[in-house]
Amino acid sequence: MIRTGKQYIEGLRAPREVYVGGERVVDVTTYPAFHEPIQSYARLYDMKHDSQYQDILTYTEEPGGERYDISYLVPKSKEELKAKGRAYHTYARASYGCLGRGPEFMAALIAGMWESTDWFEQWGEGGAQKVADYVRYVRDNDLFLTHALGNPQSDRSKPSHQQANPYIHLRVKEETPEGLIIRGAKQLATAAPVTDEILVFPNGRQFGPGDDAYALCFAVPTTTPGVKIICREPLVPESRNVYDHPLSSRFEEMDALIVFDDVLVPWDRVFFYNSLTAANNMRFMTGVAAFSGHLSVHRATVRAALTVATAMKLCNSVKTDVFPNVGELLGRLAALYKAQEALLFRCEEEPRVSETGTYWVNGDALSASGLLFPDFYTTMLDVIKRTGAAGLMLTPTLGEFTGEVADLANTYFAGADDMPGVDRVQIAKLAWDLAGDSVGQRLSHYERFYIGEPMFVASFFARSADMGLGRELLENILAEGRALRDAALESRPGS
Ligand SMILES: Cc1cc2nc3c(=O)[nH]c(=O)nc-3n(C[C@H](O)[C@H](O)[C@H](O)COP(=O)(O)OP(=O)(O)OC[C@H]3O[C@@H](n4cnc5c(N)ncnc54)[C@H](O)[C@@H]3O)c2cc1C
Repeated sequence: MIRTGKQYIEGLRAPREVYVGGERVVDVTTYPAFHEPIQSYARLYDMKHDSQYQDILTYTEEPGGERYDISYLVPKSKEELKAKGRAYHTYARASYGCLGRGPEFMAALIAGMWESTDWFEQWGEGGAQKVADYVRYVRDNDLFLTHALGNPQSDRSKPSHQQANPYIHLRVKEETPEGLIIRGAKQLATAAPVTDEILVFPNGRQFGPGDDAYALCFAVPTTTPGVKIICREPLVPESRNVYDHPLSSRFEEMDALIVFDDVLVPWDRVFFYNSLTAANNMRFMTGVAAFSGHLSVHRATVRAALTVATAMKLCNSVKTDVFPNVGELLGRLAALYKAQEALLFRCEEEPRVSETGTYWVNGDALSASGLLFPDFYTTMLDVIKRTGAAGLMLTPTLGEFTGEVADLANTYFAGADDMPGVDRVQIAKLAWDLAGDSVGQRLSHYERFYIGEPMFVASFFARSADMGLGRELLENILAEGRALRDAALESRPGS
């Protein structure tokens, strides 16, 4: 089934424990900080019913059968992999690449669990079936998931079981015939207040001896008794409009810490527990990272396209782009965008085919994008700030261009080639929403951290990247030197 935006919003009315600013939110659908993001997510659901997009965003298992979001598909051909890519691109365009965690993100991620159901069987009989049943349930009901993988920062120098409070990191408290009772917290769950389900699994940090009770993977409905969602302070004041804040008015995704206060997780929702090996390997041995990463490369590429074009238009609006130093900066941004685009292309054009016939995006290109894009993006935002200069600050509101001083504002905020002030300021406002506004800053922070701690991801890549050509060349050079050395040794007098 595919839900409509209205059905998604109706589902959110089920009572849940969400806190913002110290107060419990009675109805997330009407709460100001959530209202616009919910509409943005709802539009993504509606797109699946729109004839313009339906065949791109959905698939059926047999001709004329039930439609499902294509993010759930485990691709068995290059065409299917690229079809998923087309859907991710379409979703990303709908939010200008600014929603990192629309419903399709976790749909893509748990398709990676579906691909790897056999892996779960190792940690308990029936594990594979439980995962398959869960993914099918989520897909068939077109649910919106969040995930909470990390432990609260508390004291990073100590393992979970040595924290001052042994229940600050989420752990098993008790086993009962019905399931596990769990207590503690997990972070950071983007979009949590407005989702249907929460999936928890370890983020690949290495748990050590003594941490067994903390090593678990499960899912519960967001409305489960004892689940408390504590949100950060909202970044966007109420009632922004799309002229003054074209992105932040619509696309602020909330982040939250989730406290599990003696929550019962039924056995059919426990995918593994008490297993350090499972916890330390799930991220690397299943499809979760690669399948969700495929979507993220599309999103990053779409936002990069917008960001670089915005930098160019900003400079062109006051003709600073005629200066060679500015031109060089813009040219370098274009090169970064094209590099990102090339990584995306390689992800899909050179996939890896597994023994089970699944088509995985090219792992090297995916990791390279995940590691490089945060720096690409930081550079893009920096160029906007350096070239926009005062123009990014002097941005009156739409009111100035429609009220008493409209003529003055259009005259004195004008750009080059008689561009009216209202048009020039609009460009500067978009640039500021990307590069300076707190929602833009959050997005940049998101790029740096969404794939997990970059240090661990990079050091894993150092071991996994295909360095075949380099190694071959290296061995050749070393062999050349060794041959010279051997010849020299042989020609030594007396040898
Ligand atoms: C905007 C945003 C959205 C996010 N959304 C989600 C989400 O939806 N779901 C989710 O699960 N997560 C989410 N995350 C969390 C993200 O996965 C983490 O931020 C990331 O994994 C880094 O972990 P951390 O923030 O706990 O940093 P920490 O682990 O606390 O690291 C902080 C610093 O300490 C260093 N450090 C920490 N431990 C060690 C160590 N053992 N050895 C050496 N150095 C160390 C790190 O290198 C880093 O510089 C989000 C994060 C952001 C910023």
